[in-house]
Amino acid sequence: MFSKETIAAFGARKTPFYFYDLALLDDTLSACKKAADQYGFHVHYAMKANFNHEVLKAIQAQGFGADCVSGNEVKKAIEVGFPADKVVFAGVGKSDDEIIAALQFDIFCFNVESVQELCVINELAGKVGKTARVALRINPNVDAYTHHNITTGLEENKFGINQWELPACAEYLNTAEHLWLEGIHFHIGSQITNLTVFKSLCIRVNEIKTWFEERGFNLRVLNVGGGLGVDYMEPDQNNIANFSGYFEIFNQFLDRKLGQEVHFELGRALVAHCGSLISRVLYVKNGIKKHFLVLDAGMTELMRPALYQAYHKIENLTRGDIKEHDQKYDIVGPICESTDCFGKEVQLGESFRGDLIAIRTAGAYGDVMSSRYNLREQSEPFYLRKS
Ligand SMILES: Cc1ncc(COP(=O)(O)O)c(C=O)c1O
Ligand SMILES: N[C@@H](CCCC[NH3+])C(=O)O
Repeated sequence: MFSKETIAAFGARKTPFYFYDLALLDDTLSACKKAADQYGFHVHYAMKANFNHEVLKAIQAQGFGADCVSGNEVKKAIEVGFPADKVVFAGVGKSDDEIIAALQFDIFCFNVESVQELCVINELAGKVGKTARVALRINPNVDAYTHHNITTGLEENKFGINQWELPACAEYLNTAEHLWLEGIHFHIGSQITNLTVFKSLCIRVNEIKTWFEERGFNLRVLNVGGGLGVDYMEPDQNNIANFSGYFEIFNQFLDRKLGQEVHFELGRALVAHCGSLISRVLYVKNGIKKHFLVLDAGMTELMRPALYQAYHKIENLTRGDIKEHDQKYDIVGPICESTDCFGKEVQLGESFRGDLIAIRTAGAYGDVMSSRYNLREQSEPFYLRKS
């Protein structure tokens, strides 16, 4: 929900642009921190969800760590002020240059996704005279019951080390001179709203952890990844994710020894609700059986609907909260693709050229996934701390 002042502040700004409500971001971060602190859990923010500078600064200021998936993300995290000992470097295909740069930064840990990668990191660490702290990302084969395209913890997915490869990893770790095993890591998918999925994850983590401990490995860290979902349907009623319910599951079902740390990598749940894509209606177009609102924003600014048929709530800010949504529109962008559509048959009050339109819950995997397709311009985001 946007106040009159916020809508007025959008005023004459050139659209489209991303708007970030930094007050809501702060509240979300505090809620997460409070819920995690209750159990002594550590949260690294998954930077891939949004690497906007102001957003990162707010997250760093509240003491979160950073979970990075490229050399540039590691570099950016350090520049923003995340302490190196709270930076994790994950990803299925780290290049040699990226690994060496992360070793030079002395980051906390590499989440390693294959036996082959373990060998490469060991070799490169030896070359630069360092010991690399590593966690093994293990594919637990647990179904996240989320959209097929954003499930990551099934054997058919490219992510993580399969369980049948663990003996080879253990054997290698026993001899590798430049590696230090910090722990084990899992991430089963994103936008998970059925929290019982995390109970299934805990059960699998407990089994795998026991397997390692029985072989004499001391796991200081259990990293269970991210994935907590948000309410895209009702962003105003539920504008802060269910952090307490989420952490409570891990507290209840994850076995941990005294001194063993539990790490999380939340992305979407921290930043989704604070961001909206603000756009204007360019044309109201009548098709044979339907009406189209053609916006000046398209899949180049927000790809999720085109990529995953993702739902985002759409509001006409100029016409306000019209009680009778008496018109149905297909809300589309200007890009030369039929999938460039933000919503079909969206019920909205009658809308006109020039109306301001908000596409809500776009703070995660929004701007970061934008593209220059059709040689589109990239716009500057807009921030408010009070909305
Ligand atoms: C390894 C890893 N960790 C953390 C995340 C963050 O996930 P989410 O934004 O769903 O919390 C992702 C993305 O799904 C990921 O691939
Ligand atoms: N980009 C996806 C999620 C993938 C998360 C990264 N593993 C989304 O928009 O929902």
